[in-house]
Amino acid sequence: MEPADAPRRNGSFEISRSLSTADADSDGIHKRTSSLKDSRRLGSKRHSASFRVSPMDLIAAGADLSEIPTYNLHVKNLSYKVMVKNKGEGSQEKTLLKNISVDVYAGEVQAIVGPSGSGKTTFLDALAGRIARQSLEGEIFVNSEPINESFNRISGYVMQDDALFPMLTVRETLLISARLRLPTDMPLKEKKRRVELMITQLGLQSCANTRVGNEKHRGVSGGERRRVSIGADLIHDPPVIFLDEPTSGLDSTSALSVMQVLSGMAKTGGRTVVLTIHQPGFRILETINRVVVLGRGNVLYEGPLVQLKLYFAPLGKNMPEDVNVLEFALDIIEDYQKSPEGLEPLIKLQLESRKLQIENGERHSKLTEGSTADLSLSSNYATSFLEQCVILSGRNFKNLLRTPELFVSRCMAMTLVAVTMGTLFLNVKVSEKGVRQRTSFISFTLALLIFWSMEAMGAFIEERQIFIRETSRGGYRIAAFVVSKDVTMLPILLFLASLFSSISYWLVGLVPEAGNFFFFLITCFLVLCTAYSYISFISSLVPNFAIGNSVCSSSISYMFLFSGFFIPRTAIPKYWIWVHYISLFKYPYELLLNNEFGSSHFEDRIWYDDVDSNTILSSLGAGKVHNWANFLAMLGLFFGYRIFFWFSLSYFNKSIRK
Ligand SMILES: Nc1ncnc2c1ncn2[C@@H]1O[C@H](COP(=O)(O)OP(=O)(O)OP(=O)(O)O)[C@@H](O)[C@H]1O
Repeated sequence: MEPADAPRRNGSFEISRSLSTADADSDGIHKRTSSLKDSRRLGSKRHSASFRVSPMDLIAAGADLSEIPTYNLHVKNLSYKVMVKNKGEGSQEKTLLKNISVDVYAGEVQAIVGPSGSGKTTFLDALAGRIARQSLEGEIFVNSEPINESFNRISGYVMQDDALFPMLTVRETLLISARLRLPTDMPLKEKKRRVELMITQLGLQSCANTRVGNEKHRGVSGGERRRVSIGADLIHDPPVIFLDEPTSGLDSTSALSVMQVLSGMAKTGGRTVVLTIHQPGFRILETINRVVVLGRGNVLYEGPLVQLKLYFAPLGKNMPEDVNVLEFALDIIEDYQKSPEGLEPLIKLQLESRKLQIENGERHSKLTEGSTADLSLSSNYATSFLEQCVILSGRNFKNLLRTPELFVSRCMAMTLVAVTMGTLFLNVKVSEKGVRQRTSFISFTLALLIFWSMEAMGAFIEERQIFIRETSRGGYRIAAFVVSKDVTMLPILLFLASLFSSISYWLVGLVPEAGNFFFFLITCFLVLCTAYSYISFISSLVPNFAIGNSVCSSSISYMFLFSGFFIPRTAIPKYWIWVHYISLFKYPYELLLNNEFGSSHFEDRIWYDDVDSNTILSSLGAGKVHNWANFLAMLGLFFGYRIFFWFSLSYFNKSIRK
């Protein structure tokens, strides 16, 4: 327990939920910050649930810069090795980062530069906690504390790819991000104000109501999309910001405006900005304070950009006038890389220069000047599970409404299937042929519904990058994502099951009783649910649509083979019987057979010769079906695959490298 008189802890401000709830009005920030100041002065009690007050809040409340928590990063002897498989030679160790020691200061823009393949992204990932800690050698400190998992809460990461929903507008995208990432008790009005501020800061006013778009749907320009990505990831105003090539793919004007925004964030809010960049132009150079120059995983220079000009002079490399200093540095690296001595002279020069700076006490004093980091925030998410479910479900529905053609095509496909099946088995009779037709109708209905569900595969695979981007920095709980998908999909599946059943059931002429019809409908609904659950699980495991398609179609064909339709359960060899029990077909097949031949409508009915309904059910392996047991088994399959889906999302769909 922390002493009651220590409300400001390790340099980050914490305020209690009770305080902030009381502040939840239009003047929220001012009140919250003054409460914060009061609580610091008076020494209020520490509460268990807490969240960070962002630099933006503090600046808006008129706090001076010295009151804003700042975070310096200190990297000491960091190395990262991976095992690489060589054809025929087994595995070999490859060092991607070699003994890197670097300091990153708050209030500055630090650029990581170097030739292609020099390790820029790898180093950025290591700093941002996107490489498993146990895979890294060396240490990373946030001010004086070793980095830990809570660092994700105070840092934001902007990926190189713009993974955004194309059907949402720029303003909607930012607002959803704000609602997910800003504290629950911040008034919606304030969140909207933040969004408008971000739109202005990023120069997105003219396209705020334009859809983001993608290759298929026209939307904002590439440069604007890049800025929306940055806005969505930084809307919660993290004090430490990592960006992987924020200017890639942008024209020079857009690139400059992005860099100016980032430079402004660093200067005015004391934020720490670290980014990778490829050959920036002259004007962009003005927005960069410090650089880390990498070559083959080694640090070749680290320090203020302005000093780079003279840095290589001891090696006889003097920079001519009017030359881009980074291009000059990269040319030198290229020359050394090609020379027989390699990068050794540059590595040596850097080590000596760093040693000198440490001896002069420059680095150490600077690093400890800042406040100490708060890496123990109690909650990993800004919003509650329920709120996340509501926001994500709302977004799913919005996406569905914006793509009505998708829903209409699903309905049309289902109608077509229902009419085809209905007319193929039109008005079945009570006869030997009628028995065959009914069992065929039931099994092919199941096959069509389950194979048809494979269209769900593309949806998750397309969305996966967005999911990874949003969850990598604690945007929401994975369980909230799973639940929100169900909230959106289950009503649609119920509608489709009703559409299919209403058409095909009466055309075929199955038991003409309302109870049996609804039993049929519910079973079809559960079939769609279990198939959707299974297919989403597979789609979370596979790298792409083609592999997913092949895994799903082969596994479902297998399950169909062991459904009991082609080979009755009693005839399936013991060593294969497990496939029968996990088959998506078995339980609904038995249920629908029982609904038809076990119904009171056909009780004691002789179908042909002396064959009655019971004999038919027994011969089909559905003689002792307990409807509730089969329903429970289907629910078990649905929830089981949902849990596997969640598990797979938690462990295999992370952006963390091993
Ligand atoms: N998991 C891995 N296994 C093997 N090699 C890897 C792995 N990840 C990265 N590399 C290699 O490490 C080197 C550095 O990669 P990284 O992506 O960090 O470079 P970069 O400087 O960002 O390149 P670019 O500027 O082209 O994006 C490259 O040679 C890359 O092929």
